[in-house]
Amino acid sequence: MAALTRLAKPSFAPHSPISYLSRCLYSGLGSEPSSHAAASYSPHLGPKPSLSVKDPKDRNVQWVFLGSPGVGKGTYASRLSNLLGVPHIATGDLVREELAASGPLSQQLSEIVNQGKLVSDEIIINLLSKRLEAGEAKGELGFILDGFPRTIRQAEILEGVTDIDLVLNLKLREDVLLEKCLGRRTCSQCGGNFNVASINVKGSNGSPAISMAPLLPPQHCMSKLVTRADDTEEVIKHRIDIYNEKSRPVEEFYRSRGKLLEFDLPGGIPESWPKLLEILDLDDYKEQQSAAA
Ligand SMILES: Nc1ncnc2c1ncn2[C@@H]1O[C@H](COP(=O)(O)OP(=O)(O)O)[C@@H](O)[C@H]1O
Repeated sequence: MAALTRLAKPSFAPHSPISYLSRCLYSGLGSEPSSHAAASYSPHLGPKPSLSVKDPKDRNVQWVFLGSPGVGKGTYASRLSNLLGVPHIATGDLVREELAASGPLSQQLSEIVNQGKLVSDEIIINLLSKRLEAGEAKGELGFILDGFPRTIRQAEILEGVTDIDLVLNLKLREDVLLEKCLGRRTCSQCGGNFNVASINVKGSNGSPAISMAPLLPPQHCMSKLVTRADDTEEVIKHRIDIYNEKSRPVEEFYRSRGKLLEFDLPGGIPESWPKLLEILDLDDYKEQQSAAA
C-alpha cells in the first residue's frame, strides 16, 4: 500500500485507545483485504486498548448499522440512540461536517462524495477516531455506528480495536431505495431530516408490496429544505452499485461471526419501528422508558 506511506501521519497520544484505530491503519493492519477473520489484536502494536476490554456489562451497546443508501440507517439509528442513551455516529455526517468546514480536505472530499464514491479508509478512520476521542473525553460509553464499516478493511480494523455486540442489516427493495433517496430533504436551519417521497410499490417477483408515507417537515422548516448534492439519480445509482460491490461483503464478514441480524423493512416508520424494537427485544424497554418519563 504505497499510497498509505505517502499520507501525512496524524499525531497520536501513544496509549489513547481511540487513536489505536488510526495506529492500526498506519501500521498496515488490515491493509490487504483478507477473506477471513483476521484482525485479531497483534501484540507488537502495543498495549491492548482499554476500549476493547470493557466488559459489555460496564458499558453501553456497541452496535453497527449496515444497509444500502436510502434504507433508513440514519432514521432508525437515531431513534435507537435516543432510546438507549448512546451516541449515534454516522460517518456520512462526519464527512459532511468536514465538507462544510471548508478546510484543506474539503475540496478533495467534495469531488469524491459528489461522484458517489467512497472516501479512502485513511480519511474515514481519521474522522471517526477524532469523533470517538471527543466522545471519550465527554465520558461517552458505547455507540451506534451508521455507515461504518463500509469495506472489509474497515471492518477488520474495527474488529482489531473493539468488540461489536450486534450488526443490524436493514434491507429494502432497490427501486424503493432510489425513490427514498430522491425524496430526502434536510432543513438547512435545524438540521432535521425529512422525506417528501410517497412510496407505493406493488409486489413483484416474490417481494411484497410496500407503502411509505412521506415524513414531512413542520411548516417552519418548509422553506429551508435542501437536497444533498449526492442525492441525484445518477449518483444514487452509483452509490448503490458501490454498496453492492464494496459493502455487501461486510454483511458476510459479520454473518460468519454470528453477529448479523437481518431486518426487512415492512414499510415506513409506523410499521417498521415497533417490529424493529420487537426483534431487538426492546419493546419492553421502550415501555419502561415511557413509564419512567
Ligand atoms: N465508512 C465510509 N467509508 C468511505 N466513505 C464513506 C464512509 N461513510 C461515508 N462515506 C462517504 O460519505 C458519503 C455519504 O455517506 P452516507 O451519508 O452514509 O450516505 P448513504 O446515504 O449513501 O448511506 C458516502 O457516499 C461516501 O462518499
